[in-house]
Amino acid sequence: MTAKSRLGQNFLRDQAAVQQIIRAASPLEGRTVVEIGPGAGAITEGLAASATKLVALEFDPRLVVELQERFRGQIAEGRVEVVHQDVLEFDFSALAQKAGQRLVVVGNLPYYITSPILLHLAEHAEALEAAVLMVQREVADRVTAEPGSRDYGLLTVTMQLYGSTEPLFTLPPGAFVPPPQVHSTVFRWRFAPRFVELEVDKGSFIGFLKQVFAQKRKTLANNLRAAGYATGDAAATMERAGIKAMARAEELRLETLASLFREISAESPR
Ligand SMILES: C[S@@+](CC[C@H](N)C(=O)[O-])C[C@H]1O[C@@H](n2cnc3c(N)ncnc32)[C@H](O)[C@@H]1O
Repeated sequence: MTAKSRLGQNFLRDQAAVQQIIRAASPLEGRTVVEIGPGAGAITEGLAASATKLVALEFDPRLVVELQERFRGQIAEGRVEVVHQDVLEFDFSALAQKAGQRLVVVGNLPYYITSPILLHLAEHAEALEAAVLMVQREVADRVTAEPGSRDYGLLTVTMQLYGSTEPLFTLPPGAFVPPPQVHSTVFRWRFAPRFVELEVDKGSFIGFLKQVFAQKRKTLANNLRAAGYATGDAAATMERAGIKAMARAEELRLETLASLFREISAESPR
């Protein structure tokens, strides 16, 4: 079967990796699982065997027909559902409500829409328990980066706002057919949105993070001024949040950025 590269079709052929992904998402008994992009079914088979209910979301109609044929028995029993849909349109919250539980998400993602998928999952974070996702290595490095490292930035803190992330393992291009041009990394995201604990309003704080990470080379104080925050004494505000005057946003933990945001909001509520 020819793979459609415009749909990010790189099929996993490494059986050991398939087992590792399923273990990383386990235990699946009693759970409703959503697979993003089941493709030719490499991971689907194992998920269907372990999960109580599997919803497989595939955008390519040709693959949907094949999957429906292959899982006909389990579909008839109501244990598997193959849905022809764009994952970005899928309402995870509605499914979680119907299932009466938070969902487990698994996927070897189509890389051309990795960021939109991560943001879509973040929007439905309250409906999700955990996700085990394969992405290109560079994206996983950014998602799981530590403050002060080259890869730490807006993506890292945005993901952390919705829970914790950990890298699991990396695969070379040869683990896929056809091989992609990049290495791939599987990471786990355990969802636990932190807005209440950090005492920040979701929309305003995300807007603030976009502004402070806007220009990588600028200091935090300069990014704050450019964005119209901390119009008074930015250095004093930063000091109250425990931040050095010349600091850059890329050096600061999410908790510190939240405390700066609270200081700024108390000074000049927007
Ligand atoms: C990297 S492949 C993974 C296939 C399979 N899970 C595997 O590991 O071999 C990505 C899959 O996502 C599907 N896909 C692409 N865009 C999609 C979208 N917007 N919504 C759902 N699935 C999509 C592709 O057709 C493809 O089957």
